[in-house]
Amino acid sequence: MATSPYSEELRIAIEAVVEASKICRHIQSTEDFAELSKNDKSPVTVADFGSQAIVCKAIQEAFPGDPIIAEEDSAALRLPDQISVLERVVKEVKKLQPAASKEDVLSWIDQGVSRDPAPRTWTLDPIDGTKGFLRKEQYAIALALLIDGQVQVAALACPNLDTAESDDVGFVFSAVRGEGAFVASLSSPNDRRSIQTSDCTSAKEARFCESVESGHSDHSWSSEIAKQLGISRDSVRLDSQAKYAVVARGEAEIYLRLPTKPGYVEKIWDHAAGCLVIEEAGGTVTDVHGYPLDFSKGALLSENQGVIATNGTLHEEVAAAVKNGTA
Ligand SMILES: Nc1ncnc2c1ncn2[C@@H]1O[C@H](COP(=O)(O)O)[C@@H](OP(=O)(O)O)[C@H]1O
Ligand SMILES: [Mg+2]
Repeated sequence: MATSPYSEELRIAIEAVVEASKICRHIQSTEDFAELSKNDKSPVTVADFGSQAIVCKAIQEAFPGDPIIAEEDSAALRLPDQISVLERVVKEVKKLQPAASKEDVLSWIDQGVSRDPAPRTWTLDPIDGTKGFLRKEQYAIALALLIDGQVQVAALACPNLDTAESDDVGFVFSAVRGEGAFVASLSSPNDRRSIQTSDCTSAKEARFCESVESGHSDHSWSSEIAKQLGISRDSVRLDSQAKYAVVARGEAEIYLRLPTKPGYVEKIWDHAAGCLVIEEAGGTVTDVHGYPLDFSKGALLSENQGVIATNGTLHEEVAAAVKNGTA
């Protein structure tokens, strides 16, 4: 078998999100999040910064010169009145990187400030679903490599995700384009097994998932669509790209993300990793108009609106229902 051209990228990416999960899990267990509010009023915590520092350091060291489009930057941490938050971030990072100084941590975080499209670029959401993280529910650490605007490598850690199949909690999903999708327990990340989307062909039997936050996806629109498709069971609501993971491993068939307000533009770090994991597991991802997600425009999915992700076989039917459904 030919060796994967991205085996090193995959190895480093999985290792980085697994390491970042350790910080996130520890901070979540303390319940002391040192939460700040960003300009868009969304929350950010010590764990978001710590996770971004750890992942960006790993990528920068392994692939110097690769730009990273990540969600956070260090500006808030550099403010004199936030020194205690910075000290806490440094303390957490030092558990994994004992020699790290304040300046190291700030500069690792700022490795993620690229915003322009580049032929080869990484995208990172250090904590996707920060609101879920604060509720002690689902969140993800999502890392992907884009080559010429196409997602080629994905690593997606879901530290609070469980499964019907075992007592395990916490998984890392991964994929390289053309090579399938895999899952491993966070406790033994090298023990990867292949995953596939479900083979369900009857829309009315489908299980569908959506955001917990009604501000992120229109719940009344999705229930209209479910009705049209003949789905009687309630949606499963969970935060973060864990939704992509659940569809990828065949535990749900549909993930709908239906725009709540016309001006909102989705960010690439909220979708790149999950999108490749589903596609490589046999599923399909488009926006609400049926167009593929276009990751070639920098940080924003500026050509798309919302997301429809399915097991593949149901995609056309679901996309048609979304088109016909009323917003
Ligand atoms: N109006 C909106 N519509 C869609 N997504 C939004 C939104 N406002 C914020 N988001 C994004 O929704 C993400 C969480 O998605 P979900 O609802 O699936 O958990 C947030 O990621 P962060 O938590 O990383 O900030 C944020 O980027
Ligand atoms: Mg996010």
